[in-house]
Amino acid sequence: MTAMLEVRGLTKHFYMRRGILRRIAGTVQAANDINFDVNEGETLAIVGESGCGKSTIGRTLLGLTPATAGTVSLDGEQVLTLDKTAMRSMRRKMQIIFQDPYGSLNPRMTVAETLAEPLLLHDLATPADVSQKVAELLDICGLQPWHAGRYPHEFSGGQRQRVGIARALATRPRVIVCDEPVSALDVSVQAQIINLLEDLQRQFGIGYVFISHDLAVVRHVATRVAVVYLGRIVEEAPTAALYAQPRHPYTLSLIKAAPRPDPSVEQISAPVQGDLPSALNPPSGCAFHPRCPMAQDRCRKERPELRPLDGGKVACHFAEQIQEGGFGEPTPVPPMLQRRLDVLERARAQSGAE
Ligand SMILES: Nc1ncnc2c1ncn2[C@@H]1O[C@H](COP(=O)(O)OP(=O)(O)OP(=O)(O)O)[C@@H](O)[C@H]1O
Repeated sequence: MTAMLEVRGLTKHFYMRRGILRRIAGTVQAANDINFDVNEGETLAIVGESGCGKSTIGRTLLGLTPATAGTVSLDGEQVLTLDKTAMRSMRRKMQIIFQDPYGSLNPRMTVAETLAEPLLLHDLATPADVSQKVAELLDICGLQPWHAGRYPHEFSGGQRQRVGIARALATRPRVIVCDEPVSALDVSVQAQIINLLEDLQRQFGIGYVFISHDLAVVRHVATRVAVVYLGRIVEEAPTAALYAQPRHPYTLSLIKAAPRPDPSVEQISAPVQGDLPSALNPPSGCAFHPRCPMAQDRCRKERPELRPLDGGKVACHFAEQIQEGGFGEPTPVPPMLQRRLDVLERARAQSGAE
């Protein structure tokens, strides 16, 4: 069966050029051979440290950055090879929301103008009924009728994110790429926005590609999770399975490194050991081996392919041993992450009850 969104072999390399002749001096392998599906009403989360390639994957699959290789299909139609006119109409079905919608909202346009623009551009409203459609969008996204006349700077961060979501929703998208949509918000507002995104998904069957470095948020929103390291998916699994039994050492490290609920309190958990190597010059063999506590000789020489394992996929030579606990006790969700999960859970319940 064809999935709603199919991403196959998606690759994005940035070429660093030098000198008058603009010779290629290096290649940043920001995304390599990325494959995943998203079905109606599903959320695939893409997680990893800063600089691992999450945003590049999101932007490339939407055609906002030209792909080096690979294909993306939506409802069976190829996206990346469309001409400009067809791409504009396809863009209606694939939207993006950002961490700070401020950067993508025109500061000189009222919310009504911001929402009317895509409705009129894509013939989803006429001048006669556009105000009514704008009012419906505001209502669906938990904003008030009088917000229509306000400008972006007059809103709080959470309200501004609602405006960004309303604008994305205006074109009745099939898929929304959510690029760190709640990372800049405090936990109670995060909970409200997560609840809103879930409501919209239930109502309209939208598929989300949810980019985040926050494992507590991802645990709440995702159907499946793809863990990315230096531009490659190293593990993919249904959410509950990934947290209960990570099979890649990088996933294990990320879960252990999850920060505590209150960022004002000094962090006790250690970040993933060592620095992320440069995507300009990735390590040989398994790119994670210089930081991997379980690395063996083979890992330095041979890059592990992403292969199916028990309902998920993993790119580690020793995934089976890790799964069986051969490298120590299986890791339960650490207390710090569990506390953040609980805090978010409570905030969501409270927001839902309001
Ligand atoms: N336009 C560009 N030109 C050259 N290199 C780039 C460009 N955009 C991104 N990169 C590089 O590609 C790699 C992946 O970057 P990307 O922004 O996709 O990561 P990320 O996981 O989204 O990080 P963050 O969470 O900080 O946004 C990085 O090494 C980055 O420096």
